[in-house]
Order: sequence, then structure tokens, then C-alpha cells
Amino acid sequence: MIEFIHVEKIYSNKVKALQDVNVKIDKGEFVAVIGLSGAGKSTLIRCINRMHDITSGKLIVDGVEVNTLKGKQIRTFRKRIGMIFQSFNLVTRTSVLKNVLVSFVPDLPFWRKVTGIFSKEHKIEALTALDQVGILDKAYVRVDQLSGGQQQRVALARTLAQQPDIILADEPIASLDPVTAKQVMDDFQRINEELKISVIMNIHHVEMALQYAERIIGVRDGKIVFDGKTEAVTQEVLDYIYKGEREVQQAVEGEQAYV
Ligand SMILES: Nc1ncnc2c1ncn2[C@@H]1O[C@H](COP(=O)(O)OP(=O)(O)OP(=O)(O)O)[C@@H](O)[C@H]1O
Repeated sequence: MIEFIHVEKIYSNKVKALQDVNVKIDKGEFVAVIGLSGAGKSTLIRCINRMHDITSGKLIVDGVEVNTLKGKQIRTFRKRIGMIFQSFNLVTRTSVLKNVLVSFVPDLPFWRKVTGIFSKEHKIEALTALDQVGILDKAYVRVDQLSGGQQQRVALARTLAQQPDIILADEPIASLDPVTAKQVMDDFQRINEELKISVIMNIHHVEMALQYAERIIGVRDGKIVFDGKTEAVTQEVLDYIYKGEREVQQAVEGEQAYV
């Protein structure tokens, strides 16, 4: 479980990116975080794996208070949390398989790191991850010969090979065409349902968020202004998240989902 308790994040330039954030996310949930550009969505998800330090409050992930972790503890903790980016973050001039095998590098003995030789078990795990996202046949293809959607699947396979409990996805479909974006969202859904991995996704495509996530968190000016089931998201709710219209706020007073 991920729990934010009165979390605040102030960047060194004094920008308050998160203000009094209180959220609990259970294992296996598929959560989409939506809101305007600059609302604090990336900051919210990047605090979970300690890419950013929180300024105050508590952030607890599976019983671990994230901000008390140090050095090697952070690396061990991060292995359980996969991260997917808009830009895929792959080494494009090498094979798909090698890109997935990279996820094992931190665990390798020194000589294997130096020689780049991976064990048969690691290769099988990497190929299994590629199979899980439907691109096993591309294992020996160079990444720069793949489409954007296929590259995002390689990134997803690399994360799966880590066997994470949680996947954080920061705008994973932002640079994909609508058809490919849908395929990648299908992958996330399958992984979430079949492997019971929690997915917390920062996403600008509201329709996609509503179609795939079971829960929506709306962020505005660093505050959570909506947190509820996807079915509860109406046009009024979206106006509230994106525009913060006072009339809307008054109209929905008393609704539990608004916070
Ligand atoms: N490293 C940083 N240093 C200083 N300010 C930052 C940093 N990262 C983000 N900010 C600021 O914090 C606020 C929240 O940014 P964040 O990137 O979390 O928003 P976002 O909702 O993810 O936006 P987008 O949808 O454009 O990615 C913004 O005002 C942004 O300018």
C-alpha cells in the first residue's frame, strides 16, 4: 500500500508542487492522475520511488517510510517499483533483449557487469517479459528499428523483468498515436489485472484515463481536488479539476469524492 500523509513538496525555487496531500493506494489498483500541466502530477508519482524527496509529511510504501531510506536501501526499495517514461529511456543502438537485460545489472557480480555476460536464467526472465508484452519476436532486433509503441513495450518489459509490485508511469502514451497508445494502455491493463501489479499513471489523455483506470486522482495547484472511482467522473468533475470553477465547486458541495 502507498500512503501519503500530509505530504508537502517545495522545490528549491520555492514552488509548492504538493500541498497537504493525503492519499492511500491499495495493492493492485489502477490509478490515473490527471490535471493541468504544472499541477504537480509528475511530482506526486516521482515522490513514490524517491526520485524526489518530500519536504514534509510522511510517505509510506508497503510499510516503509520512504524518506528514511539511505544509499543501498534506496536502490533495493526502487527495485520493487518500476518506472515508465514518455521518452522510453532505452539504448536505441542495441537489441531489445539487451535493453531488458539491463534491469538485472544492479544484481550482477562485478565480473558479469564488466563482461556483460548474462546468465541463462536472466535471459529466460527477459524473454518471458518480452512475451508478456507481445514482442518476443523482436528480441534480437535493434531498438531503433522499432515503432514508438513497440519501444514503449520494450520499456514495459524491462520494468516487468524487475518483477515490481508497483509501476509508476509518467505520461507513457504522450508521444504515441491514438491506435498505438491504446495498445500500450491495453498492455498496462493486462499487466495490472493478470500480474496484480499496481499501476499509478500520470496522463493527459482524459478519455484514456477514464477508459482504463479504476480510480482517478485529480490534481490542481499541488492539491488533490478529486479522488474517486472512474464512474464518478462527470464533466462537472473534470471542469472542477481542470478549471477549478467556483460554481462547480458550489454545485458539488457535499459530494464525497471531492476533497
Ligand atoms: N525540478 C524542479 N525544480 C523546480 N520546480 C519544479 C521542478 N519540477 C517541477 N517543478 C514545478 O513544480 C510544479 C509541478 O510540476 P510537475 O512537473 O509535477 O507538474 P505536472 O502536473 O506533472 O506537469 P506536466 O503535465 O506539464 O508534466 C510546476 O510549477 C513546476 O514548474
